[in-house]
Amino acid sequence: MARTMAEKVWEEHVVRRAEGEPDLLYIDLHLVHEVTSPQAFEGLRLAGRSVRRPDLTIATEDHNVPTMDLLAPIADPVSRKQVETLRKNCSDFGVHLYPMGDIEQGVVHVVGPQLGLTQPGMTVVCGDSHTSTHGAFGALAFGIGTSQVEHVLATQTLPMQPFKTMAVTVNGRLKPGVSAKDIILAVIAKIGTGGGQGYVIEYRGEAIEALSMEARMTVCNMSIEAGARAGMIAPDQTTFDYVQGRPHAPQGADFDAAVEHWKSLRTDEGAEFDAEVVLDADELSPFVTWGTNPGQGVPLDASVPDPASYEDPSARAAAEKALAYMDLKAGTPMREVEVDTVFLGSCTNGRIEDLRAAAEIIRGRKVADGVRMLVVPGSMRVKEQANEEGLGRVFEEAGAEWREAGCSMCLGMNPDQLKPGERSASTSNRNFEGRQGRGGRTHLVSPQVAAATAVRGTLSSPSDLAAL
Ligand SMILES: CC(C)[C@H](C(=O)O)[C@@H](O)C(=O)O
Ligand code: SF4
Repeated sequence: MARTMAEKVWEEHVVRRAEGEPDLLYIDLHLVHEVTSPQAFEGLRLAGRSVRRPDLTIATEDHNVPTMDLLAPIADPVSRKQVETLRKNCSDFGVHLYPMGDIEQGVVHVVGPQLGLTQPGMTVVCGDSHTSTHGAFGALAFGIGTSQVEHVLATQTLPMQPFKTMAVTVNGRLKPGVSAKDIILAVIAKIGTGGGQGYVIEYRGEAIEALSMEARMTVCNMSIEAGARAGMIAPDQTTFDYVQGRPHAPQGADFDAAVEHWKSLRTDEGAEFDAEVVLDADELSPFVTWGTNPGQGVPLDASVPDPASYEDPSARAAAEKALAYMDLKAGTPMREVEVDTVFLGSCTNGRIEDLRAAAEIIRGRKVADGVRMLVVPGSMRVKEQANEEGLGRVFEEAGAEWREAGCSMCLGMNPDQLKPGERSASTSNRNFEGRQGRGGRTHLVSPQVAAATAVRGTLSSPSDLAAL
């Protein structure tokens, strides 16, 4: 029977199947960070267990790390404790850790792909919802909870509930200045933050195939914001070229053999999806959010929507509440919304291509008066590469702050936070109330829009800069 890619990868990993029970899957790669692992390691300790496959487990410090003055002790006691606990756990259980200051340290979902740990056809898990990022390689990648982290540490397997499949087909070609971030914001605005619930989404179509690996990661990263279990993209030459030569990628004949297998993972002709969504890339333009969930977005050319225009009473109530929190008036053109902070970074848009795209726009220009721009590379490796390419200097000369790697203002577990009432344009993936700091207001945008917004001080696209 014709099968989807997700079904194929799943089947290859079933180690136990029994009537009325979830399948037990083998896990190829387990990524670990300091926030969701402490109780899991403690559970092992209490049960006198070891980590079953330390060689398939990799840890990094990301959420709590400061992005400046790395040599100073972490000031916040909770953050410091989480980082210290991870260090002790990794040392006690023999798990390799990339600590602050290490060239491979960074946001867990940037580190895995960059090292070639993430490969097509794998099962990848992490105690983190944005594990969906790794699906960009044609891996089945799930965010898991802390008790599941413990299960995987102890057994390298995980019982998994069955899933449904959804195809999101993006036909056509993106216009210049429109990016992967705009695709995924448009998808979520279309299907809603619950639209993907229970599904593994496969993104396909001409516009998806044309995306670079890093852009594909941006798309898959936000699958979880549509409520999906995971997101995937079929591996192709773009994928193979990206993986080849990375430190953990198979080498020589092993690589060739792997590619042969990876090619077989594509969804079969005639395979049926439980749901299908179609979008036209030609019709997309830069997208921005106006509300407090990632589905509350509109094209930048549009205005803040009127809650009264929603027929569904709960959507109307949610819009009213969001506008009150965001301090926005219905009918205000999105382009007139002023920000005081721009955040370029996160596992959604903190990779080298994102920094290049933003630097190209900001080069030779200045961050607007009264605007603070934070540029936070997704990993120290990304920072190094950006410096080699002169991008760090471009940001600094424009007046932006060029920081060290970490999650940073994506969720403000470190000192990089919005103050109450402050408003940001942010390349991250969540605009929930208080996400970037208590009382802070977040507009999700692409790196291109972030850069143009930093220059103009109001939500802007690169085309708005031509006149400057
Ligand atoms: C802290 C962590 C559990 C959380 C997640 O699961 O996504 C964080 O990474 C986030 O983006 O909100
Ligand atoms: S960068 Fe943001 S979304 Fe990604 S793992 Fe860190 S906090 Fe979560």
